[in-house]
Amino acid sequence: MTDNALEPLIRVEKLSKVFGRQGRRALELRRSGRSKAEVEKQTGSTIGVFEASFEVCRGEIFVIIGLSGSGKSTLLRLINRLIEPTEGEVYVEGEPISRMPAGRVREIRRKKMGMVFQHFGLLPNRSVLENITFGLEIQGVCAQERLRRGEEALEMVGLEGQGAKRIGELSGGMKQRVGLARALATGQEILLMDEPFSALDPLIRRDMQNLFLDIQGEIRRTVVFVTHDLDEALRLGHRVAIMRDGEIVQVGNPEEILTSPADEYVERFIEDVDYAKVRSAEAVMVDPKEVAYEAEGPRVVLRRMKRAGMSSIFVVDAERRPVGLCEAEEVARLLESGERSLSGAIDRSVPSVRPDTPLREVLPLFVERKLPVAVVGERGRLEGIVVRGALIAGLVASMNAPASGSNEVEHEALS
Ligand SMILES: Nc1ncnc2c1ncn2[C@@H]1O[C@H](COP(=O)(O)OP(=O)(O)OP(=O)(O)O)[C@@H](O)[C@H]1O
Repeated sequence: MTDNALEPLIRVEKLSKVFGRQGRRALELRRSGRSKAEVEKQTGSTIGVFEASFEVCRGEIFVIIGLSGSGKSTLLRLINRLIEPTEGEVYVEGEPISRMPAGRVREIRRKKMGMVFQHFGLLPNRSVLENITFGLEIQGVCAQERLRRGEEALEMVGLEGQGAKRIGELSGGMKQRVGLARALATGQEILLMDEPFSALDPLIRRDMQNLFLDIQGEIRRTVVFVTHDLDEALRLGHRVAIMRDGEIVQVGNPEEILTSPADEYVERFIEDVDYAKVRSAEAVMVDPKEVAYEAEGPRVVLRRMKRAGMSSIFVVDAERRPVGLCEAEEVARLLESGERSLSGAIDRSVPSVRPDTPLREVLPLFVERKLPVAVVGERGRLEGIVVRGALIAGLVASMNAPASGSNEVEHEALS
């Protein structure tokens, strides 16, 4: 990993935005402990965002969630300076955006930081392909290259061969696909997405979320995603920031939000997650694609992992009882040093649970260690594993499922 990859791509520092004339005074009053409503009464100015600080890493999906009026859209627009801050700073790759000349900001918006809206802002008189390549046209990309990239993006969103259609001929879901394709074709590293799927009906919305996760798995853009829907936030977000009255009240990954809500407000936010409906580890466990046997050597194990595209593997004994977990890097290290036993690469601290362990107890195991959890059944044998993505998908399903609860759990690896 290079130093570059470790550096956050976006850094937001004590960012505040007040709408109205008395910006500074409003912020002072807020800092002295007045509520947003009191400040508004006294100054006639509205605090949109108050002292927001966070970082977004490369390849991350960072979700901002909150009720209507909590400041999500304002925060998003401060990031690409569609809105000027009252105080604070946004750094993009270390460069402070509020001190950039306007030309440089426009260039960044065009080339580095795209924005996707709820209605995608498609041009009704242009064809699908023309819409998709519109951003490239603005960037001055030549026609041949535009066509190539446009068709590639169409294929990614499952609309191959439909480039000649007019926007007016498309259904709502298809329009969203075109909007997504346009954002992808433009090749911007950062996508700012403002409630892109909110206008869709629930089934199409879920399809779009899945499509988005699939595509993101392949091309790894850095995404800041605004939603007011907890289900969507937990499904999509590597990390989630919860906003209230312009302030960020908690930032954490979905497990942290669900296991340690920062305050009563967040608790109320997540109370729809009904653990009882998904019941137990068994409901969300998946088959480990492959296992390694303790007695096997590093060469065999590494080859198996490479073939299956795995970065870690569960190690079991001859009776198929879990012994621990090996990382591919560790196994490779052993191999290089001429070790013939796998033993030195096994992390033996991996937790295991019984199939009937309630999910409420499984969830905290993910908070500190990001490793999968072994599910052991009869005589301690490995029956399955719980991976983070399946666990969160299971919990999200529990928010919408009828009480009888189906085990319909998507196993897409969010982790
Ligand atoms: N242009 C504006 N002028 C005055 N006040 C504004 C303006 N834009 C936003 N606000 C206020 O700033 C606060 C945050 O609004 P914002 O639109 O960012 O919230 P939001 O969480 O995105 O809401 P929604 O989910 O309804 O879009 C609200 O109190 C809003 O009324």
